[in-house]
Amino acid sequence: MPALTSHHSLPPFPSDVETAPLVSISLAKLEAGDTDESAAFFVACKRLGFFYLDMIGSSLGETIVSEAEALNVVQKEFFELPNSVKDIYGRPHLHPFYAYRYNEVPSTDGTSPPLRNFENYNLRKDDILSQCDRLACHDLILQHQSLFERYVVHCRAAIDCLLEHLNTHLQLPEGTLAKLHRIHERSGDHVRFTQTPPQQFDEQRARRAEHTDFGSLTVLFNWLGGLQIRTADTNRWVYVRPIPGSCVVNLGDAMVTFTAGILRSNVHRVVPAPGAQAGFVRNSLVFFTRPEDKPMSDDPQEEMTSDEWIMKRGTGQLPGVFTAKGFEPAAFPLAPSAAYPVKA
Ligand SMILES: O=C(O)CCC(=O)C(=O)O
Ligand SMILES: [Fe+2]
Repeated sequence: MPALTSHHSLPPFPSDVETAPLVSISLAKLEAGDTDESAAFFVACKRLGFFYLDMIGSSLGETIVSEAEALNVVQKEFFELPNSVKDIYGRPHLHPFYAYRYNEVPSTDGTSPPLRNFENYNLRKDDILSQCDRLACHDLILQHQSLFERYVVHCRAAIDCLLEHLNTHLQLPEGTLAKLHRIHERSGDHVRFTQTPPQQFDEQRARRAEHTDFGSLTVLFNWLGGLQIRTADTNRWVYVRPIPGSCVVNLGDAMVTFTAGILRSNVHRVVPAPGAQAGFVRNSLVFFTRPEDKPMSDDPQEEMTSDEWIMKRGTGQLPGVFTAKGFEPAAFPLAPSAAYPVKA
């Protein structure tokens, strides 16, 4: 039987590094309304805010896994394009957030062009589903329109299942969370491609990468290690081991806000992959769900809409992390750069 994922084509995640205690939640069991699984899911959302979502045994889950594999091929092709071509779709001229961006460092020999040591590309759900005036994108993206569409719809179906379980545990009126996340309403949902070439661990860079996700729920596929979370009990950075057939799901700041701190949006970061994996280009594929753009209340005193919050957080204007205590601005100034503009 052919392997469902391509993890086997890369060196294994090392066995001698400390890993994060993520529980595994079965999508198939949640779909079937399994009460024990649902209870374990809710505990994970409160305690760590990160868990594996095991897709195997769910027809929706296995479809998402195979689409993620197909999109991983597309993203590698995208990042292979000449820099001058990728830059056409870059920040800030295409869009301040839904665009390609990179960070670069000087070449080691001092004469070659700078090295792009981090690249990502945010593709908006509303562009993919033709729900807005589409931002310009490369033909490669358009050639895979149907794959993107299916991926968005399927990720959203899995997320809707998770929101439904959360809604029940939080004892909210039926459909409360669903109504804040309707797929056909404008929102900051997006697919993110990411790529980093092999590189040395750098403490400053690792610190700058610390963040919480701004939105509601994030569905993450990665093929190499490098994702780390800082656990509340030990305060140590520990790796999240990629598990073939599972994605990593984490809760974002919006879920903490909606629940006044009952749920957890855990701080995390990406550093070079550990062990033998360090020598390989690292990609990840992220689907971010965010509350709809519309103001959540009619109160003119309400500080920000979801869209405004995302734009500020996503473009470096509000550096910091979000914990149960609320939003904590960054304790150290972030060095501005072309790729991480920090606006006044
Ligand atoms: O690349 C990863 O594994 C995680 C990426 C991430 O945390 C993000 O893009 O917000
Ligand atoms: Fe993240």
